[in-house]
Amino acid sequence: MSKEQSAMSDSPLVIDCRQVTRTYSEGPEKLTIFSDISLEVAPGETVAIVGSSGAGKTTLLNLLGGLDKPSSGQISICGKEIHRLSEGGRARFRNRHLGFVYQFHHLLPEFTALENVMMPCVLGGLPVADARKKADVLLGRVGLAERLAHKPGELSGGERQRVAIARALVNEPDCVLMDEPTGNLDEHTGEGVRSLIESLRDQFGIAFVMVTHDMKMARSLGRVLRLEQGRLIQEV
Ligand SMILES: Nc1ncnc2c1ncn2[C@@H]1O[C@H](COP(=O)(O)OP(=O)(O)OP(=O)(O)O)[C@@H](O)[C@H]1O
Repeated sequence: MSKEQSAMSDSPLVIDCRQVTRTYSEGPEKLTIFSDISLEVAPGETVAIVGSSGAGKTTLLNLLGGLDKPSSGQISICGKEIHRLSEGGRARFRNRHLGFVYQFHHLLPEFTALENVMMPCVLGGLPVADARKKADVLLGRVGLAERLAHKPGELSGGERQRVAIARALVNEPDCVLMDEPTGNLDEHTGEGVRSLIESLRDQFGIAFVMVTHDMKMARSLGRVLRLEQGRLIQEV
């Protein structure tokens, strides 16, 4: 059995996080960011993680995306223990199952909006013509049909954010992880992003986990969890 197969479980959850602890060593001291956190996210569910600065929200998101490893505990994404995969296996897994949207976009500046969105498909082995078609459709969906040939430097902040969302969705992920998706946006553009998330969730059953300070968006989309003093607490 391969390493990737042995990491499989038959959980129907998109995210199944059990008793996860993350500590950092600070010389002889151990700094515990959070301990024994558990989180379950079903397909098509939207979960917002809120909490004060330094509470560990980005750390948690990085663990869920396989960008960091837990100090202890188990994290299964789509039935796979992502941190047990090899580095190459994790990269392939992320490309196929996860989409990422960060506040600062991480778009490639020398490529057009269309090329940025095509990239994950091309890296995943899709023929360029098919990748172009998918990217074209998605950019239309996020209202950027007239901006396909613009490079990130020629787009507004809200437009760049929408390109990043289209890029996160192009491989039809099971789950999109978002760090402050509306952080840099004005209220109107932020509302556009919120309704886009809602329609994609309802139409394609994509799960979204987002770190946000935007309580209005968090509450309107679904479950809100607060990370506080190393614990993850459901908001009522
Ligand atoms: N590599 C590291 N080594 C030691 N401590 C770290 C490391 N990375 C992050 N931390 C600490 O972990 C804590 C949580 O950081 P994190 O970025 O997850 O917080 P956050 O809740 O996302 O904060 P913000 O809302 O300000 O972005 C912080 O106190 C930070 O200093």
